[in-house]
Amino acid sequence: MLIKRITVGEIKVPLKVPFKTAVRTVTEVHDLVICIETDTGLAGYGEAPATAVITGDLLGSMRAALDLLAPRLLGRKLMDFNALLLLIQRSVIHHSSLKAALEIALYDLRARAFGVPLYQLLGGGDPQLKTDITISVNDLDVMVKDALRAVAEGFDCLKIKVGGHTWQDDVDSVLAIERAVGPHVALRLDANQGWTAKHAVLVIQAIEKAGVALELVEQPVKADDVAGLKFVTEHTLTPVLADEAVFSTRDALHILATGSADIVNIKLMKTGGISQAIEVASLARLHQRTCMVGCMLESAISVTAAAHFAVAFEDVVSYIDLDGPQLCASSAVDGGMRMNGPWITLPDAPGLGITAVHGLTHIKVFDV
Ligand SMILES: C[C@H](N)C(=O)N[C@@H](CCC(=O)O)C(=O)O
Ligand SMILES: [Mg+2]
Repeated sequence: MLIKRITVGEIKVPLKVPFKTAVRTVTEVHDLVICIETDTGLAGYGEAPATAVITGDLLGSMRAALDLLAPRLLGRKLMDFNALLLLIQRSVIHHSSLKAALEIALYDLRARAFGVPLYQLLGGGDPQLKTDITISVNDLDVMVKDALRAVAEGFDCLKIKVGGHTWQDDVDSVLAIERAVGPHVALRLDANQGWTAKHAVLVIQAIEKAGVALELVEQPVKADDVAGLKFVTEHTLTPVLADEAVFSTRDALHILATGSADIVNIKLMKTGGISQAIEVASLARLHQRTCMVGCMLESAISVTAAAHFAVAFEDVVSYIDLDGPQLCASSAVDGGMRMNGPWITLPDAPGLGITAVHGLTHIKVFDV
């Protein structure tokens, strides 16, 4: 079975409300979509967001890197799978989101070739997951309204974006949301690098002293401030989750071995795909820690892949943040993960279970 054609295009999907974090505001998903086809008529899909401020990936830079990679993949045997993964990982440094999209398409194809859903190819598991939902950083009354709407839709875990205002505003927003939704809704905070280590400790301790038990706090400090991350982990009771601080297995090893965070957020767009995500999950298992499986602002192709991964590694994945498609006002995809409030169910179809992607623009085809 040979790789015969690689098609790249772009999708745009509007969001229900603007997505606002400490580092960016966006109103739509605008992602690269890759389709890899074999000479036997199989097609596998992948997706990559241009999260420049986190991964450094832009639509143009990913397309330029694909110009290099696609010709090297064409004509190769799909079943030389590990060699293909190495080729993707080693042909270019960085470009983690493009690598993820290519790997996802190849894993999709491999599972389709074996006639099984991807999570079964990866080891099996229960194909149902429960995700949190993101509450963007905004004025307090907007955040409370968004939180109440999410709870009314069935979500019992909120990921509240902080770090974009003063530390006192952050404390006030979190306490107001907790008062509004009640103690049975789990609260996660994500500062997206928006605090210094000392500010993070100040905010988290103020919330702890107010009697609000946070489930976790994600990436309180700058991505490269590992000493700051460790300071926060050591000076608060709330579990600390490393997100932007952990892309590669090397990053994960350092964070886990030094106890700089309690939990690691695995995103396919940071690891460069499924093969390295497996390595990070294995490292976490080795260090007797757990992981979150998260997403960037992505639509249903790559989030479906992340859900398949999370299902297969459920022993080490305790937290799910796969709300990308939930934040979208519509879908460009047929098949793939089904969503019902916080519940994600994976189809019993081969591969990712995606049958079509609509509205592709800027299409380019690489052929043998
Ligand atoms: C969408 C998800 N819940 C999330 O918050 N992901 C990122 C930010 C993604 C982005 O800016 O595209 C995170 O920091 O966890
Ligand atoms: Mg995060």
